[in-house]
Amino acid sequence: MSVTPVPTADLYDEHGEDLGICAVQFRRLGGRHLYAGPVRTVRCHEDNALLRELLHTPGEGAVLVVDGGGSLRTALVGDLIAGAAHASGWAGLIVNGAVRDSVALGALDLGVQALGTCPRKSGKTGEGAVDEPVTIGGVTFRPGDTVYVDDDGVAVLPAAH
Ligand SMILES: O=C([O-])CC(=O)C(=O)O
Repeated sequence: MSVTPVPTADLYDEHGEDLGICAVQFRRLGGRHLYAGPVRTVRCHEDNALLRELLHTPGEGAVLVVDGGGSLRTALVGDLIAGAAHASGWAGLIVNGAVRDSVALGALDLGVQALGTCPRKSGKTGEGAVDEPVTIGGVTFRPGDTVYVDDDGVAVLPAAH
């Protein structure tokens, strides 16, 4: 399902408090300033095997919300994984954690929001969970919701809306 991106401020003016606003001040590290898509999720801690596998499957315009527990100790995404996400048709990645290869990420036509950067790579054991609800910055992201991202923030429109 492809979703037309809308600026988050316009979306708030339309939906008001039906719109979830993520309180985290993410950094924009990808080349896309405005993107939107259905929510998919991964929860993992300093380990990126699950999200690497998922981002090699067709994204169909989805946005992957990665709950890395806020760790800045390892990078969950680098240029190879981000390149695979772009090639597989994902609209973007929201990472509650760190990424690396930030210059390359900035040159990709892919949304990437993250807390920050770290040169250290992540573990590869595959621990974690896919497509379970994750709560970040006071907002719960559920598969089937729609997420809108721009330089003002990250906003979620619940599926039930
Ligand atoms: O392989 C990793 O752990 C992450 C990375 O550097 C990449 O995606 O290029």
